[in-house]
Amino acid sequence: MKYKVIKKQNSGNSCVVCGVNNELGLKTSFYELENGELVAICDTKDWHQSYPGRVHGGMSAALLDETIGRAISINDETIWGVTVSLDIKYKKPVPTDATIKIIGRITSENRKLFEGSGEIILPSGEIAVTATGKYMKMPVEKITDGELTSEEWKHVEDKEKLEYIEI
Ligand SMILES: CCCCCCCCCCCCCCCC(=O)SCCNC(=O)CCNC(=O)[C@H](O)C(C)(C)COP(=O)(O)OP(=O)(O)OC[C@H]1O[C@@H](n2cnc3c(N)ncnc32)[C@H](O)[C@@H]1OP(=O)(O)O
Repeated sequence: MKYKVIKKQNSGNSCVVCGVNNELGLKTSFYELENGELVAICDTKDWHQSYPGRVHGGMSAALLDETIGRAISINDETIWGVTVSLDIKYKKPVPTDATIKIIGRITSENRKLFEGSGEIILPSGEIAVTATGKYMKMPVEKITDGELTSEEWKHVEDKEKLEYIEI
């Protein structure tokens, strides 16, 4: 199904998942959709592998962790979270040199904590990895030990603006 993109989220500078200047990172982009979910798009590379041709499970976990953790800011971009627990199920291998999508959503929330779930979707449309995670809400200054600079957290325009994403 095709979903309208409401907003592209900001990117980090050095983050292993979203850092635009982390040459070995996953350089993932995040889009808020009309259905209230967050979708991430990532081009996997051979330096993300465990076994040849297969993305390292830790990379898949990091992608799901960040996608679920970012989904909380769809409704309020001042809320940030740190991961308290993450449960991952690896159902199919994720290939290197492929464009994959990662979906994240919030399933419950209170004053201190939020929980969410997500999936990694292969180019074939199959679900390869699923996750549920729990996060504690924290002010960003407390997480980073300082101010959020425009270098560390910024909007990066796509070469071609994505209007819709097919999931
Ligand atoms: C800036 C630019 C960046 C660019 C970059 C991009 C980033 C874009 C965003 C990405 C989105 C995030 C995605 C990645 C996020 C990580 O990767 S974060 C890194 C991994 N996680 C961490 O480092 C967390 C490490 N753990 C901790 O710091 C501490 O254990 C915690 C989680 C803060 C908890 O601290 P604590 O001292 O245990 O807290 P404590 O005061 O005891 O508990 C507070 C309350 O929470 C409850 N609680 C504590 N633990 C739990 C639990 N496991 N379950 C239920 N309740 C609990 C307690 O019962 C307590 O409740 P009350 O009794 O007060 O009612």
